[in-house]
Amino acid sequence: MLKLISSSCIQSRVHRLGPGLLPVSRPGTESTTPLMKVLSSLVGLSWRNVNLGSRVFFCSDSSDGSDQVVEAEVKAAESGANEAESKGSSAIVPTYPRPEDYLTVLALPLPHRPLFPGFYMPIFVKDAKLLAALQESRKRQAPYAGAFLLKDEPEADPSVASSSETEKNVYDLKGKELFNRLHEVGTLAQISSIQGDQVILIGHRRLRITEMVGEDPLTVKVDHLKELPYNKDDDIIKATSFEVISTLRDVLKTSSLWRDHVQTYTQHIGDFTYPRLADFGAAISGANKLQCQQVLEELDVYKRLKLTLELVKKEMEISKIQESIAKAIEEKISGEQRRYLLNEQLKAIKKELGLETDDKTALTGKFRERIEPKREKCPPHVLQVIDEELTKLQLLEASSSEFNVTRNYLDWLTALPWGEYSDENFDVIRAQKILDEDHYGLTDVKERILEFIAVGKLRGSSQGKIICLSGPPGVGKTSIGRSIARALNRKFFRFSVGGLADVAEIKGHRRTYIGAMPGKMVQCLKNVGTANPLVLIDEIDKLGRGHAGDPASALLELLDPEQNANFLDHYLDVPIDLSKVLFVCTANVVDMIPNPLLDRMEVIAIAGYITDEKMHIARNYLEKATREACGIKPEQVEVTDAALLALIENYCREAGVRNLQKHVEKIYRKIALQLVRQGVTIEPTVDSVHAIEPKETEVDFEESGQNTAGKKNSELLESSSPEQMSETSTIEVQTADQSADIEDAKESVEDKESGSKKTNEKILVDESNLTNFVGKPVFHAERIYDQTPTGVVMGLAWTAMGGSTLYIETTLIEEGEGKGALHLTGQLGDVMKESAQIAHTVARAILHEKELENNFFANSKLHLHVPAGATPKDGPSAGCTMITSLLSLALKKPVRKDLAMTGEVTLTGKILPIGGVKEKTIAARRSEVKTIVFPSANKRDFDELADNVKEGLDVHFVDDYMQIFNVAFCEDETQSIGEVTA
Ligand SMILES: Nc1ncnc2c1ncn2[C@@H]1O[C@H](COP(=O)(O)OP(=O)(O)OP(=O)(O)O)[C@@H](O)[C@H]1O
Repeated sequence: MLKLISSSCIQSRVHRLGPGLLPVSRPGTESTTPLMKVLSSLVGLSWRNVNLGSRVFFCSDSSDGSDQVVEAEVKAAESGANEAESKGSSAIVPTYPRPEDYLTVLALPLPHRPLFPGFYMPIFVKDAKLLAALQESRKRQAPYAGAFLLKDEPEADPSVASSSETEKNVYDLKGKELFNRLHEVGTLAQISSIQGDQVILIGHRRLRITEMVGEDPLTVKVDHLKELPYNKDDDIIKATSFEVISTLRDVLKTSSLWRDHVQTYTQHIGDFTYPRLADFGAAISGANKLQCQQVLEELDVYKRLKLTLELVKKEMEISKIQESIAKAIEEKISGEQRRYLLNEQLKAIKKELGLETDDKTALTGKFRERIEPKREKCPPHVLQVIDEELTKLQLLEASSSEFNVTRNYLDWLTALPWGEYSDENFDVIRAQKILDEDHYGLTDVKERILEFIAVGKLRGSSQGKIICLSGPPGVGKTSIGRSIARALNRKFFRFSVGGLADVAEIKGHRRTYIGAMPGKMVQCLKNVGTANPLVLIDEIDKLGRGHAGDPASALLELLDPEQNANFLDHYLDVPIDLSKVLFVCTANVVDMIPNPLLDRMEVIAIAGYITDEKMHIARNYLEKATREACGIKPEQVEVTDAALLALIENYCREAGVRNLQKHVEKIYRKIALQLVRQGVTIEPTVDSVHAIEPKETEVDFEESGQNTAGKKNSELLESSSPEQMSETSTIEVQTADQSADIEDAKESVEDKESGSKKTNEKILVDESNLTNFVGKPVFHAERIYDQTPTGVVMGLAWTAMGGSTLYIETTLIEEGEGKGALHLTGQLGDVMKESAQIAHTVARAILHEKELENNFFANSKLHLHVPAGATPKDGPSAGCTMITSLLSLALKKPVRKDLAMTGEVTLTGKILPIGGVKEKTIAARRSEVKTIVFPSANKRDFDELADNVKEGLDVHFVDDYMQIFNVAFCEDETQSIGEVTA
């Protein structure tokens, strides 16, 4: 078999085909025409254009299996194939490397792959001595050496590609060391050319090293190997070789990399010998060096073919994977390209139609349009940021994330109401009217708001303030906030901070975070569109602890008039002026508000409502609003005062009116259902009235008895044919008549409707039928005893839900000399336990004073309990009640009827002030208490209460416990010590 290549195209083949030469034709036996054709196909030129003046190597494989190589100067004329053919063939001067001439050869180490017979391989020889020896041998006309694959270093992983570093070490190997690292079987290689340290080898036949002869350069004795004899017609060998060829063909289909090789080979399949086919398959496969070496070492042709088949099959699999990877990537790229192309087209079309200018330009235009009217009022530092961001937007790629961040930022910046203020109302009378319209009572709050307006009027501008409304649930804190906004003509925004734990809710996230948002205040300003809204911060006492920063401190910055003129939101990053915002906070318990915050607030306490107030609110506000909401007319229903009173006293005993509101709504919902049910049976439906509208000629008016004419007319209209057109005028008249009839019918229906209402009895909600609307009374009486027994006294307590009454009960467990002790129950806190101990001591002292002989406390084991046992209680204000309870037991004398008391006691019996006077008074009234004992220090608080709260109460203000003793155990109820307020 012949191998051919021009030296000038060797370089290009190195890159295109990898190491190796292609056997193309058999010299002597075949014409050189196919040889030249193959040559031209190899170098990518037409046959005539092949540069025949260059050096061409013909590598032949003689029929006996030994390889021969000829080198010739081909001086083919360009005049034609035949001429070239004859010149080409005659120019070949064959030289044969006879085995006996090369029994000792220089050993060339091959680091990467073995060299297969018939293939070409360039190598680099770094060893100067070896290089000199190779040059010398070329000069001596014996340009042959042995090329042997290097074994891997013992520990090296063969699957890992060797780095250039290790390659360097390979070239450093010398003598024995190198000898030991060489594979035994290699190839007799012709040194085709030496350029610098690059040596080009052409493989000829297999060699086996037998022994080392010289060390530097390494020279070895070799045996020349031949394939074992085989039967060319053996079916198995044939079949295997065909399989190799067909696999190569398949590889050819999928992999363009080896297409040139394989195409050439398979076209000239007749030129193959089986061993060479096996070598070819192995040489072009991507198998690793050891697998290739295995093929090289195999002298049995069948086994070699089998090994090669394995390798090319693997190659096939790899090329399939390669194909699928290429396909997937191609699909992805083409999909993206398509989308991009379509998008561009869409943009172009939109632009053409004038629907939209370029995205960025449109956006910039939008933002500029938004900010332009505000430019005058907008602070300069904000304008500067906006302009900078707009410029930045133009430079950013529309698909980048930064673009979106900037766009959102600009959206917020331009949407805020910079310098936009709503016209404030400084009309005190109008404001008062609005406040009274919405809420009954709440004089303190209203007064404070009016003061605020008055100051604003005198100053000519309003100031930012923080008002805190505190009180039990449902007393109207939130709703009065809304009314204040209405009275001041400010926009209203409410946000609840109950459970708020993240500072970012108030101060916003930094823009760098994904999904970053500004804080609530900035959202509020964008929402309301003015820079002076009324912001209601609900449930400020329920502010969360905070897992990222302290929300209370963030609120402080937001609320403090000193700081909030330059409030800095993390997202917005430009200071905003919040000094014109009126903040109203609501809380149930002031004690729970963080102190620095509370310090800056003006607290207005709303204590809760007494029955009278609730009656008023229910009658004039809740009932009215609910009736309107349910679409019921005042004349359709009557809720009596007695019913409302029963509702308040037996169903809704809480401090606020939310529960009352729910009950009123419940009543009205039931009434609405009742009315609708009645309406369905007696009254014409509203739909039937609408159906009388003109055009709808087929309306059935039978019920009113007025529709006969209308119906006839409609029939006439419908049956009008061209022949009947003469009657048109009549029809018109009749149609006019009909509309008159319709009007009559409408009136009649309306009459009937009002008539039915007149006939319908007004729905009456009275005390007697209240249960039909709201069910059985649900109130849990705070009052357990009609007349408190011995050892039981009613105290007054304050809770977040308003005031309440509570009993202190004391009983005797056992009596006996020196057994005096006090056992406490009722979930009492430490302070209350201590005050029970104090009470015990004070009671003992008083008893001693009153009845010298009475050793009750010294000899009695007592049990003091405060119901309800499940509710935790604490505080010192039950001190005086405890003493009274203990004394009542000791003296075996019940306290006077309808008495309640509150006050802290010292060990000497002095009474100290307490809190929540209004709540406690209201609670006492709810429990029908007639006589109350308060500490003298609380007289001022009591005097400030509204008259209707104080009305009818017998109140005693005391400094010392003995005064209480006199009130509680006085025989004659008219005789009492202390001040009485009626
Ligand atoms: N003085 C009043 N006059 C008229 N309506 C009132 C009055 N007080 C409360 N209301 C009504 O009671 C309802 C409950 O009030 P609101 O929701 O404001 O209570 P709140 O004190 O804010 O309760 P919470 O502490 O639970 O938030 C509202 O519909 C409100 O209109």
